[in-house]
Amino acid sequence: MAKITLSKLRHSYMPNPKGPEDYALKEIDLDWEDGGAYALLGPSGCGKSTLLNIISGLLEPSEGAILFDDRDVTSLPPDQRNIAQVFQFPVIYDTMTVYDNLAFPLRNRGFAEKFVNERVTEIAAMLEVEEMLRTRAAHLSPDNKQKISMGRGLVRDDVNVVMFDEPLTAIDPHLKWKLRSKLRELHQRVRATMIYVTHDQTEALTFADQVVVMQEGEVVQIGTPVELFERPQHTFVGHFIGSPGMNVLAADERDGGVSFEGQAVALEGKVTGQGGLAQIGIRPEFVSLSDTGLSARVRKVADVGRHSVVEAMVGDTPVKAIVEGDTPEQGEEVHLAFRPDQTRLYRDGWLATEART
Ligand SMILES: Nc1ncnc2c1ncn2[C@@H]1O[C@H](COP(=O)(O)OP(=O)(O)OP(=O)(O)O)[C@@H](O)[C@H]1O
Repeated sequence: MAKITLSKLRHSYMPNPKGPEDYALKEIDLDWEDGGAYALLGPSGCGKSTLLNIISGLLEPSEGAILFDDRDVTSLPPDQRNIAQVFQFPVIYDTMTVYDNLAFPLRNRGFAEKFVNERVTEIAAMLEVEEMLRTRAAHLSPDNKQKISMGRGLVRDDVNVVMFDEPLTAIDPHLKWKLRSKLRELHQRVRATMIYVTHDQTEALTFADQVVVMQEGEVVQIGTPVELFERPQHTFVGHFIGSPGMNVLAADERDGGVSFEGQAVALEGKVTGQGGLAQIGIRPEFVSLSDTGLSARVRKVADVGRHSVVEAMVGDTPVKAIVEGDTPEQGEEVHLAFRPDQTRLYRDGWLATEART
């Protein structure tokens, strides 16, 4: 397995790109450590497939370099990069047995049958598919086919990286959570460098130690699931991650203070920089109903099981709060309190407050 470095990587599908808007990938610099579990998370069109294709060698970047363990592979074709890939839909041979499907990537590389047998047995045990080994793949259910496809991606221990491209798309929702946790467990056992591409936050946060969040061709934050939740570096991360996402509210900066809809708001700490579009970011988990605070009128209450999401209008702006226990009625006048240590200022999307230490 290898450490992967992306250095000053940029890609445009246009022959003569001019501004940043012509780039499907703006400048990306990052290091993926050997043996790490990473997710690449972002909405459709943010550049995930472009980046994946550059790593696998299907696409040569317009600028920058890709290194595997400090070896420049930018111009190497896919077959010389030694990568295993698992795609959205299972890639298996229907006429072969499950055993032969799992053995295929090893036999193809000329490994001895004794080793092939050891590895297939080991992977089949991890995936809990031992009883299917003699079954023809054509007879498998779609989720079992995808399991075997994953097994094919994991069976070689000599690859630089295993890449998963939205591997749970075609899986029945009831079985998704099972395969999701299985993959996490598999990573812990095989310790390969893995990159998991998805637009689904639950998949990314369950699988990865480190999540790379992308928006419009740019990496907006790299962090652990907890870091992304607790301290979003960009309003996009706050809004995209969480259920519901962070409240992002128009802020008015005046005389060293910040207000929202004409009411003063206390922030976590010192404000940095100046100018630009100022917004307050606070997660619904840190907004509470109280006796004092911002005056608001309840617009909607949704019971989502463990708690309720109360949406209240402060002036013309909706603010969401997660409330445990009793909830107010629609139309009721309430007060909202923002937990100051969780209330941040963003400037042109980027975090502009320092945490109080
Ligand atoms: N072959 C291509 N030619 C021109 N533009 C492309 C090409 N492939 C992708 N793009 C553009 O590059 C941008 C990034 O697309 P990309 O497919 O990498 O995003 P994505 O995050 O993988 O989205 P999805 O999940 O929908 O595949 C988009 O604006 C897309 O329209």
